[in-house]
Amino acid sequence: MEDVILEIIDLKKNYSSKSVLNGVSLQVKRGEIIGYIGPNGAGKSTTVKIMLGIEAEFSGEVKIFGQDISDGDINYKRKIGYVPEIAEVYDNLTGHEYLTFIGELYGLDFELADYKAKSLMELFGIGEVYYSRIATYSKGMRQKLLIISSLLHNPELLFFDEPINGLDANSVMIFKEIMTQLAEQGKTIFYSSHIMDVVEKISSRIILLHDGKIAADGTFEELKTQNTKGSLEQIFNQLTGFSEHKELGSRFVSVVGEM
Ligand SMILES: Nc1ncnc2c1ncn2[C@@H]1O[C@H](COP(=O)(O)OP(=O)(O)OP(=O)(O)O)[C@@H](O)[C@H]1O
Repeated sequence: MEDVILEIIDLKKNYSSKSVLNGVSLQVKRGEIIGYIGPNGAGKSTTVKIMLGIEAEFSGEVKIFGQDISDGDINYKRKIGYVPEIAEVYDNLTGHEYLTFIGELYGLDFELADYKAKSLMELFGIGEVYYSRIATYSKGMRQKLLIISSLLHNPELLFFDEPINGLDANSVMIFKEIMTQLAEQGKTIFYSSHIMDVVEKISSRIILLHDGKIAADGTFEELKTQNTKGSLEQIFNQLTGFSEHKELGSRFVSVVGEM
């Protein structure tokens, strides 16, 4: 039987009078890579924060590993890895200090955390800055550090919010391979991004959020047959009812030119 790792039933969320999520329901099974997409402000990060227990106020039901996350038991978080869209890291620490600290928080002993952190940094091409302060890292190096810190404890379920922001083309290829192989091992990945060609290639299933509701849910092939054939970018434009990019672009440039 396929395991349901994640289940959301009729999720609703308001920020004061503004409705952000308006009845979202979905089920995710073990080993799926979900590409979670939608326009800016659609509520993608909000959904992820609710599932992680960072946003507590909502209505509806959220179950992770079969457990209702509102029941007060936060142990489910031990089996989750998370790369946030915007992350605070301790800039004054070295990569070595930061990653061993995170590893120990997740219950790894120091030697294992140190060995895994150093090996993963070397494999991701940033081994030479393991003992340097994070403040001296480039944007891509910081992003790789975040990806590594989300994986140190070998989690069952991963939430990646724009994880490849700042990664060079070679590193993106490594990251795609990592995602594919983790999913083949039975890890479940919830992946939110605006980089449509990567979402198109990597996701086993794509969920599009629009106006606080799920506007599409299926494999890329299924979305292509349900819509005008084309790239995921074109399907995204179609499903969100957007076709004014030329007009908006020229109006924007015209205002820039006003003096
Ligand atoms: N703490 C908050 N207080 C008030 N409104 C918020 C808060 N966080 C998010 N919002 C609002 O909720 C809506 C959804 O935001 P969210 O960050 O979930 O969108 P998103 O789909 O992740 O967008 P993006 O693609 O731009 O990252 C937005 O209108 C945003 O302004």
